[in-house]
Amino acid sequence: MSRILCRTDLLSALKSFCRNYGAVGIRGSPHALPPYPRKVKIVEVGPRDGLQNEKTLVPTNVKIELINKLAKAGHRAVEVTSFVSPKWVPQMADHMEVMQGIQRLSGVSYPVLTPNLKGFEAAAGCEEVAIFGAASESFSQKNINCSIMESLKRFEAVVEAAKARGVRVRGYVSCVCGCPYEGPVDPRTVAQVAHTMYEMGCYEISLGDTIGVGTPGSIRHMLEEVLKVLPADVLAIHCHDTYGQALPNILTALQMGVSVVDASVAGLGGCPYAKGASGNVATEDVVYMLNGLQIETGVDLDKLIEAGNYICKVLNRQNMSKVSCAKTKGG
Ligand SMILES: CC(C)(COP(=O)([O-])OP(=O)([O-])OC[C@H]1O[C@@H](n2cnc3c(N)ncnc32)[C@H](O)[C@@H]1OP(=O)([O-])[O-])[C@@H](O)C(=O)NCCC(=O)NCCSC(=O)C[C@@](C)(O)CC(=O)[O-]
Repeated sequence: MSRILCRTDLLSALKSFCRNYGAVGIRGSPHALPPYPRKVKIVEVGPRDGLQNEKTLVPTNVKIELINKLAKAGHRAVEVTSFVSPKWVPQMADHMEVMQGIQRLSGVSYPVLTPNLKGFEAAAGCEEVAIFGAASESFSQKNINCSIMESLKRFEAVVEAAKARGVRVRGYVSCVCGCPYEGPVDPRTVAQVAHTMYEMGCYEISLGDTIGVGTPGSIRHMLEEVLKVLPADVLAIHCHDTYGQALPNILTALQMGVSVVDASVAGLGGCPYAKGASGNVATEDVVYMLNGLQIETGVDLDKLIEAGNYICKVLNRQNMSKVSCAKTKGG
């Protein structure tokens, strides 16, 4: 015979469920309980990772407007552009004009990608740069035209020059779960490359699931290996949403102590040298999830949605953020 649960039974069962699974308290407890961090820094990569793959050239003034809107939405880090070869990535050829045109808000960093010394010299005046390597030989060759070993030598020169000028360097490792040319990637290689870049002098290492093949299982496995050589507080997670796994993958990383998340407004993006890679996780969806966990980001969701709708309208592109679509339709 079925037992009818009274309201008190139900409430206490729910409370015990939440306690066991580290969920937020039922009646608006002030903070998310462990294992989640209380604050997460979002690195907004929309203007660079988001736009680099757009086929038609986005006008410079649109890029500048987007970056300004994103900074005004409360982001503390907005990746602006890359100083790479315009033959390889024509969309980023206006890097200097973009850097010079943006309104710099205090407390916001505006990193740019610099794959080599030539890029670093061209990025003179930037306070933060990012070098980008990979855990897959084939991807390294296709993306930056050299082996992993050669790329690390080039990065060393960039980091040395950056140190001499007091410029902060962030490091990316691509293909942490899989490579478009080689398939699954050994987490030990990810750990090795990440460790080398950190030892070189990068203050943070962003682990990129470039083609979005990761699952909470493979992300956990990969992070377990990386955490053997680096602490969680120097790591960031960078997820693409090809298989719809980005949010659970980010949640897994947060549970493992990572508190920096890369995301792209409106889910724009993809790497031109990673076939099949869809957009990055949408920043709006990450912020909505973190708000639900009562994790602080400092980002205003409404302003962020406005920025995403702005760029999608200009590009005549579908907004890939589910949250933005739901809210815009009055959800
Ligand atoms: C790395 C290079 C430049 C090597 O390219 P290369 O052809 O091997 O370089 P090179 O040194 O032999 O030089 C060849 C030409 O490029 C020029 N050059 C050389 N360096 C630069 C520079 N910095 N800026 C501008 N021009 C440059 C150089 O001056 C020369 O010009 P030319 O004499 O032929 O006229 C090239 O392969 C390249 O630009 N690749 C672009 C890669 C890229 O931007 N990929 C997308 C970003 S990575 C990504 O999206 C993944 C990430 C970060 O988001 C994380 C994730 O999701 O996993």
